Amino acid sequence: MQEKTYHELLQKSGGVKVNRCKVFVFGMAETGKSTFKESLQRGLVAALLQGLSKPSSQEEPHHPTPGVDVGTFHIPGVGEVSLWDFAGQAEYAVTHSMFMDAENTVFIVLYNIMDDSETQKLQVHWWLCFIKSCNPNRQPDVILVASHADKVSRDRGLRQAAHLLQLMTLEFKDHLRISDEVFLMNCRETRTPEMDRLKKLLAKMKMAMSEHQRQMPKLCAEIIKQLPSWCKKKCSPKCPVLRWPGYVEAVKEIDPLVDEEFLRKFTILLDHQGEIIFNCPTSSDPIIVLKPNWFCTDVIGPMMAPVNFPIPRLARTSEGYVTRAEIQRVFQDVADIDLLITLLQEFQLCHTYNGLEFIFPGLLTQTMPSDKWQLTQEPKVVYFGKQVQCADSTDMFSSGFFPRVQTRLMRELENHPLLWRDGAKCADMNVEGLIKLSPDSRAVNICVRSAQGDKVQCGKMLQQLEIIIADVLYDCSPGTGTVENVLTARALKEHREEFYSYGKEEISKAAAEGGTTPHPTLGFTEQVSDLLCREEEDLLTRNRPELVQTLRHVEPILDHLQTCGILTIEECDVIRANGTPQDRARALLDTVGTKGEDALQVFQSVLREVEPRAADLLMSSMMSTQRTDEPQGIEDQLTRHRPELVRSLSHVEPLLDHLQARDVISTEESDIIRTRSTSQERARALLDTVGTKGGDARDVFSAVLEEVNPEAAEMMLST
Ligand SMILES: Nc1nc2c(ncn2[C@@H]2O[C@H](COP(=O)(O)OP(=O)(O)OP(=O)(O)O)[C@@H](O)[C@H]2O)c(=O)[nH]1
Repeated sequence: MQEKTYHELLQKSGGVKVNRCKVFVFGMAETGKSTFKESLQRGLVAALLQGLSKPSSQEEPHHPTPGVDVGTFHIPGVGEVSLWDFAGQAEYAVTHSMFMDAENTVFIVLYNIMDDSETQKLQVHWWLCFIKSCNPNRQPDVILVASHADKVSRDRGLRQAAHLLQLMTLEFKDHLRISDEVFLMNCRETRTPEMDRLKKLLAKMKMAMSEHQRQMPKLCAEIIKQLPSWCKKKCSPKCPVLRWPGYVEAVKEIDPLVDEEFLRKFTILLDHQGEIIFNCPTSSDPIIVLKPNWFCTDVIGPMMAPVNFPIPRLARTSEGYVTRAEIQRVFQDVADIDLLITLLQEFQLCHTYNGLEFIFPGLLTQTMPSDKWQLTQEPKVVYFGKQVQCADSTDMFSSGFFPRVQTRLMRELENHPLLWRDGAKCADMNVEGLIKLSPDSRAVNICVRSAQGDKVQCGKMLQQLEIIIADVLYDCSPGTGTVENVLTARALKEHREEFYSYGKEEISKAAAEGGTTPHPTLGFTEQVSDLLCREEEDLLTRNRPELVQTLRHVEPILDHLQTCGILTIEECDVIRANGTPQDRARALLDTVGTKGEDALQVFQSVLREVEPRAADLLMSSMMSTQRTDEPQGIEDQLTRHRPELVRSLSHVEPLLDHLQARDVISTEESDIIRTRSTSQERARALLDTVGTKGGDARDVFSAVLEEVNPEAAEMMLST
């Protein structure tokens, strides 16, 4: 949340100090998470009694955790924490993604030291990638804990655990703050030196967090106090859920003058703290789940339960649907069915076309049969495709990503798509589209074809699918680094087993040097014009996720665009009617996107005035589009990487000194730059000034940057 908003909230309500953090416990099934969690909470007396009542060597029966078990506990030596125990079965990972983006959280990853070392490595690596995919720019605290210490020789176990820790720390050092302490423990025991050491570390991390933690507005503290009584008095007995009007009414009993806009912001804060779950659907009132554990265990537990799990689970028809009657059967004791169905749809976990049969993409098990996308003999057929690929070994698409893409396809495409666990097929007019996950789930391939050779319609569908993927990636896997490739049209046409691609770089280079590109492994050469169905990529799609995030307040932009005659009053109203800032931003971009080149220019200048960061993003899109046929100079690099440069040039002072000393900029120019009030504005002014200078001056700028801010220099020089 932006500082300014936070400040407003505090002023409005007064603040109280928060002394609580969240602890998430992850690990594959039966690694010992629930056992560990119990031992962690156990007080001295209970621990002594446990020691007396049964020897620690005695095996306990395994009770698998359904979904996520959430609760607030007092951990001796640590204090109050909100503890989240995430089920280890792969089926549940789809819904885990919903909660993994977490502030003020310590992530504990548990693994079993009895597993062979390759299994341990794969499991821990998978969880770390998952954590990273949901937590960009945060470097969350992570602790690795090896369980079943009592089953291995201590020396060997410690050596193994230390080795694994070293490997993971090296690989994830830029993304996660993995503690350098090795923990190898018998999770069933509380009074051990390892458990004491772990608690000390948790206490230290909690303390460090609380120092940085901002105060919580008083009204939030009051709402937390009231939650149990609201569950009893204000909700239906089976569903601790309130829709927005009921919630506002309840809060007005605490503060009759509460402003709804502020209340929304307070409620987002409560969601971040794990006190409630707050969902703002686009088409209806927000929903507030007052007891996260009800949703995480009672709902998600049966909903995603694997086969043979000892709880009721949703049976599916042979087509993979879940019927309304089946939902009724499984959930009748824990939820009101209508409300539950609304909730699941609003959380984008399922979709229905007729109100009777529901498709839960996260439950699909069948892979796409090969006969669903077959070779065609049509002489005019054209194929185009893009690929979004994980960039680094630490990247993965979070488990919720692909099912969410499928829900969006069902909601947004006019014709019903066909869905499988690893693919989706859609059709519109004379074009067919295919979205296919690679077998290792590290790439999404998007392919469109038209038997009639309709390049324009192919372009439209490809763009629509790309937008959905970019939006979902940003919403539920924002920490995943990706690269975009262009699929080879010829390999698509030949229906090869695998997808083959060119890097964007290769395509740009080929476009600049004659328009053909040889494929590095397939041995043929293709025309660039046969690979791209849109001559000029839509500028508004390129940096769309970032633009959506930046355009938080569309109101002033709408005013300007209306005044300039770009948007009508009706269009502005339709944009305003969207429920969340992101959806308003998306609607704005979509509408402006239909208005043509001149409107885009006006939009760019309006943004320059009211939302300079968004204007930077748009500008960098334009530059990267032009990149294909222009030689790359430093001016291009200054513009193309402008948003990143503006962000990393937070201290222009040393740069100004160097540039002045080398006569690149004058004292007056430096002074003008210094007068700008924010660090971003100073950075922008500096880039603008250097941009007006000749090539030599810009070379000096590049050299100076390398000296005083190597990170920014590297960014600028990267393509
Ligand atoms: N000997 C020994 N047994 C353990 C240890 N930790 C857990 N167990 C046993 O391993 C089994 C699985 O433990 P749980 O804590 O239920 O595992 P979990 O990770 O919560 O499993 P899910 O809920 O299915 O994801 C139980 O029988 C525990 O008693 C340990 O450190 N040593």
